[in-house]
Amino acid sequence: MLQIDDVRVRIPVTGGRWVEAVGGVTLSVGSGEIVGLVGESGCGKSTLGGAVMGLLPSGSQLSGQVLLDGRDLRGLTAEEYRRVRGNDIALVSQDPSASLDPTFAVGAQVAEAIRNHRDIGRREARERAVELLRAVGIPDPGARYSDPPHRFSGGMKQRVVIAAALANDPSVLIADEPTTALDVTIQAQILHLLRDLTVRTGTGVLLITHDLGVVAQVCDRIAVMYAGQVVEQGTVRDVFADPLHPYTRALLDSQPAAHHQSGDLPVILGQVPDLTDPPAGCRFAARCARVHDRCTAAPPVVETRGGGRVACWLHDALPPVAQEAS
Ligand SMILES: Nc1ncnc2c1ncn2[C@@H]1O[C@H](COP(=O)(O)OP(=O)(O)OP(=O)(O)O)[C@@H](O)[C@H]1O
Repeated sequence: MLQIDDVRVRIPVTGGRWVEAVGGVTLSVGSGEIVGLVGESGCGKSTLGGAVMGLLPSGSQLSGQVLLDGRDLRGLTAEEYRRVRGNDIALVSQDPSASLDPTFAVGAQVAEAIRNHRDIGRREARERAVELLRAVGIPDPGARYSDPPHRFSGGMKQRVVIAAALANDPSVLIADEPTTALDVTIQAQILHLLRDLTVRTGTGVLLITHDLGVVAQVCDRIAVMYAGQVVEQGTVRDVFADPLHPYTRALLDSQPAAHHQSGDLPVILGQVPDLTDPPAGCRFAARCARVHDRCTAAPPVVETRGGGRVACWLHDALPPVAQEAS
């Protein structure tokens, strides 16, 4: 459904330099599947989401392929992309208030999302919007249809945003930290709603998060990003049970839940490298507890159990999957 193939994104910065925010990522999201994209701040998660949505900073360079239902999105004009967005792919971001127009009734905003892409009358759009608001758990949606966003709590606003995003049955939803701004009990409700809706509609979700607990709760597969590259991907069950990349292991070890008894929370020492001048070889080498001589060369990408992949010299005896960097 969504196939990201060796995607690289370079963003211009001052002094004629470039940030290589995404450095050759290969990843797919299937129908009804939720893929968690995790990694520390600055690893390129949101930029990858922007590459799929056609929303990169101006002047950015994109290479590789972004295929949606077999169609390459890279060559689309701005107008063609506008039609794809909200119809074939949709975005739910962190702050629902920023996604909603504060002056418009919430129901009208969902109805507008439908009418932007479908030639249907106002009444039919209203009926469908009410149905969608009900499906995302807005109580008494007919009566709440005309309320402006400020009459809704943060969690309820995010439900409205999800209703608008799913209005046209998109193939893929990019959910960028969709629950980060919400309090913990509401977070779980929104995640379960996403899980429910995607199973029912077949929409695939790329769920961007820095919270491995969120991934454990709702994702089918996980892709771990470090310094612009996916270093490991596989089913949530396989990767959590036996993380193969030292960075994945360090991320899992640094989660509070792994240490709630001892109260001793290790951190990953050091920082994500400067992506205006990414290091040659393995990008994690400078912080890796298991670094050795070979890590000065780019690690091979090898196949792991259950169709997963890992890019690390520790596993070079496994069969190679491709030449690309992720
Ligand atoms: N508009 C921009 N101009 C310059 N550099 C940018 C821009 N957007 C992103 N970058 C750089 O690209 C790299 C990846 O950033 P990105 O926001 O995609 O990471 P992220 O993993 O989503 O981080 P976070 O979890 O903090 O959102 C970082 O080095 C960032 O500084």
